[in-house]
Amino acid sequence: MANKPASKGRKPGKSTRHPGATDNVKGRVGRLLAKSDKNGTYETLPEAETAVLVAVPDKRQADARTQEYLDELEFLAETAGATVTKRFVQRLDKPDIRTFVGEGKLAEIKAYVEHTKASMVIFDDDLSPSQLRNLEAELLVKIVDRSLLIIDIFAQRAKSATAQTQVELAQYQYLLPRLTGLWTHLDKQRGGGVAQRGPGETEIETDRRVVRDRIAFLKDRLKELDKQTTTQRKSRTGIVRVALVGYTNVGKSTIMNLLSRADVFAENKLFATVDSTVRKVVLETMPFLLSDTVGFIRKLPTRLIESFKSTLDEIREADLLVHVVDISHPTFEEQIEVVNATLKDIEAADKPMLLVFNKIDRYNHEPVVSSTDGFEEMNVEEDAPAARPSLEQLKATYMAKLHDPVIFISAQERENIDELRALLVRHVSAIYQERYPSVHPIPEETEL
Ligand SMILES: Nc1nc2c(ncn2[C@@H]2O[C@H](COP(=O)(O)OP(=O)(O)OP(=O)(O)O)[C@@H](O)[C@H]2O)c(=O)[nH]1
Ligand SMILES: [Mg+2]
Repeated sequence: MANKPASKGRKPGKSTRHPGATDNVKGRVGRLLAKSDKNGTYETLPEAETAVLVAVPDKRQADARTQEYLDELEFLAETAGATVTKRFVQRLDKPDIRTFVGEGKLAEIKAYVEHTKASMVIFDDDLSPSQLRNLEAELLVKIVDRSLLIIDIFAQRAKSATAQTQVELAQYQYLLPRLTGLWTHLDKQRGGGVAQRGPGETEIETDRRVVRDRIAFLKDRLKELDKQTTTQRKSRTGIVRVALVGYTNVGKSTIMNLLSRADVFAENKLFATVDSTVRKVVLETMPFLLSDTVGFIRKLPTRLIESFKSTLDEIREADLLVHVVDISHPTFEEQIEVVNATLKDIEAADKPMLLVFNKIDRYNHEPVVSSTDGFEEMNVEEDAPAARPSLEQLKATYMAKLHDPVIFISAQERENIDELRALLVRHVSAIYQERYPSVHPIPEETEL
């Protein structure tokens, strides 16, 4: 199955002048794009691999924060199919230009990898092509950086033609600047001397051209697919469009299923949803379109955002955003910021937005007395186990005051869902009223 073109069944574009040449490129860098699954997309990580994580935080970052970031990286690694056996942290003002970590840390990682036969080392940041090459030559196992890991998960999850094409585009864009580096390394493995020129510049150039051609072909294909969806969207004009947005794994798909009785795949893994789903929802006789979209994450690779343009159009074209937050997550406030920054990046930050704090069933507030956490009035006894605040208490917090309109729910326990529906009805009806003043009067009780 290895090295099968991802474009299975597709007509070759004008760019494929060298039949099989793309496969050839992928074959040479098989380590990066290891195998093709039945959907034709490439997976980097086969099942049951063991991985070592490496983070290089700057000296100011708190330990707890570093561990939270590594928890997320471990979650990503598990989602991709790897089991994490060890975490390495090195505090540096600036990562080492040659090997990302310093010499001593590298030796430590190498000893561990050799001893435990770990199959890959995953870095929480992106590596430059030369860092990737040097690390690979030094550690002799697969080196995966954050971008590659995320692209890989997307590759496993993408189902629709659009999402698959978008992923393949991201894969090739990742590959392009890394071709030379990998070649040099592969030369050495073949026994070629360092001074030897290896397979030759011409061949590298040919491979680069093949990859560039493929990128152009995929972009064309995406334009084609986009035209089809634009036609579909035209038939939807007039109806209000609402998009669920948020960090990955916060419960967007669960809410989608609740509101629309759709059967959208929701699970406790990162990026369960890569394709966007649109459903017509009717609440109190008011129809609107609700779309479930791909989740965001910190350090989301820019090229992935670029290639997922058409999926993100669903958000860009929405009339109202429902920003879902997992309030039980230790870094939920940072997640809100990441989502807001990503919305800004994709030019969707100015839209009306409702903030939905989900998973209140799991929110156990640690009774820390502080003037900024908004819970000082809760009067929790010292040493008492973390208590779950009531809805009233949640509504009185700074989070509620800071983000208006806001609502606290548990999609899983179906808590406060009626209030969520009512809030949606109020906001959607206001949009209709603005659009068609004579047709949809706003109900009297609406305060907008
Ligand atoms: N405890 C609790 N778990 C929830 C709640 N809502 C959703 N979940 C769980 O959280 C996990 C993620 O839910 P999804 O609906 O897949 O989240 P998502 O935002 O669509 O995630 P991605 O598609 O990966 O971005 C699943 O295991 C859900 O069962 C909730 O209110 N409380
Ligand atoms: Mg989802």
